[in-house]
Amino acid sequence: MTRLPQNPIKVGVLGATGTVGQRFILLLSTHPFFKLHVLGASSRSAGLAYSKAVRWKQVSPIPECARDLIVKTCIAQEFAECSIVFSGLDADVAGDIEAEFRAADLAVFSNSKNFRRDPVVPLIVPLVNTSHLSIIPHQRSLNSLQKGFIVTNANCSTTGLVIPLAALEKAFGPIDTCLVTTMQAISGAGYPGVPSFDIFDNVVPHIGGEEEKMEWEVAKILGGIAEDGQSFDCRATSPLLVSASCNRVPVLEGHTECVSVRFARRPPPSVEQIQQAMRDFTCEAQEVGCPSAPKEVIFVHEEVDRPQPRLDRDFQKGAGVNVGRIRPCPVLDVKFVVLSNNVAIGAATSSIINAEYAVLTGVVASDPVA
Ligand SMILES: NC(=O)C1=CN([C@@H]2O[C@H](COP(=O)(O)OP(=O)(O)OC[C@H]3O[C@@H](n4cnc5c(N)ncnc54)[C@H](OP(=O)(O)O)[C@@H]3O)[C@@H](O)[C@H]2O)C=CC1
Ligand SMILES: N[C@@H](CC(=O)OP(=O)(O)O)C(=O)O
Repeated sequence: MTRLPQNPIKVGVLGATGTVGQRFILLLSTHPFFKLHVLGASSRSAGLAYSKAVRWKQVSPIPECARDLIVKTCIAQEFAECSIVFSGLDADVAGDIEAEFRAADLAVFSNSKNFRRDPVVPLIVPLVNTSHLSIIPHQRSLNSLQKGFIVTNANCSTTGLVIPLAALEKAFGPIDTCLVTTMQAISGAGYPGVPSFDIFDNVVPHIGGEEEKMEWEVAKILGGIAEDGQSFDCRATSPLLVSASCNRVPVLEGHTECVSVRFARRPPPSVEQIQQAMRDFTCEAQEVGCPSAPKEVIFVHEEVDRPQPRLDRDFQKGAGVNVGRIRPCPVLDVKFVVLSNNVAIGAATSSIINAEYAVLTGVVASDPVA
């Protein structure tokens, strides 16, 4: 277990008024060592007190530490005192703004898709591949930076998928084929998101760009880093084919995914071995003592009708994933159901654990100034 920083570390949030931004505010308001310092959003919100700018949609009230902060425009100068900047920006603007922040030598942890394919930007699901942070010195050197970088977290559906896949590969070796069908909550589309007329009493069998993202992100996350530490192998020598079908369903929070996989090794593991491997799975974020990491990465349900979004999405504050219905697949080897909280481990919680890990392993220096 690493020693926690003794002094608060000042952090900023870009897109602080949005669905993901509001989750950042809640989580950071009680964080043991991150301290909310600057909030940024669009020119519509800038200049207003946070409580006036935001359309607050959370069950808990706006935390006191954020209520009266004046929202800033998203320019790097406003965030110069922050050691870490979290981004929940609309993807239409995230690319330019995050690039400007990195160029100003700021450490950016982003939820947006813009930099996920960048060859020197790690795409990190904190319960799976925190080791990919080792590429940061190379990213800094390419951009002539001392402290700055961009780290992204994955698409929320990819996040729920790769955690059980990582547990299975750790125990039983490579998976070569994966079929996944998602049932995604409406909060995944931000606010106001999908019109009620479209989603009430309905299922929408299309989420723009989602299937493509799931199909390629898995390989970057579950792949390794080249020996020289300067690129990601994206499973070049051990391909993992993913076929995704994504659907929007009338659920507020929590993405459910039906997954079938085939292992490269024969014979495949039994259902009992798979249950045990999922229960036993641990990750480096737990080992280094990240305060927001879940106690259990994967909770395995035995009831035939679990997991369910309404019942299981808040387990461990949404930081772990729920798996159930593990059973043989007559086409591939095994199939199961995953439920992950799209706005927690699928978004803000992931960014925060990534940043905790970066601090605890020295990638981001702890700020000695309180
Ligand atoms: N919702 C989810 O489950 C997940 C979302 N993501 C990603 O996270 C990001 C945020 O998503 P979400 O919170 O749902 O989106 P929202 O639409 O709810 O929020 C978007 C935020 O971006 C700000 N913004 C919009 N335009 C500008 C601009 N020109 N300059 C500065 N800020 C701007 C908004 O500020 P204002 O209020 O002032 O308009 C708001 O704070 C997206 O990239 C999304 O794809 C990733 C994983 C899961
Ligand atoms: N598209 C996801 C959420 C999201 O914003 O994904 P991404 O971060 O990959 O753009 C959903 O609708 O549930």
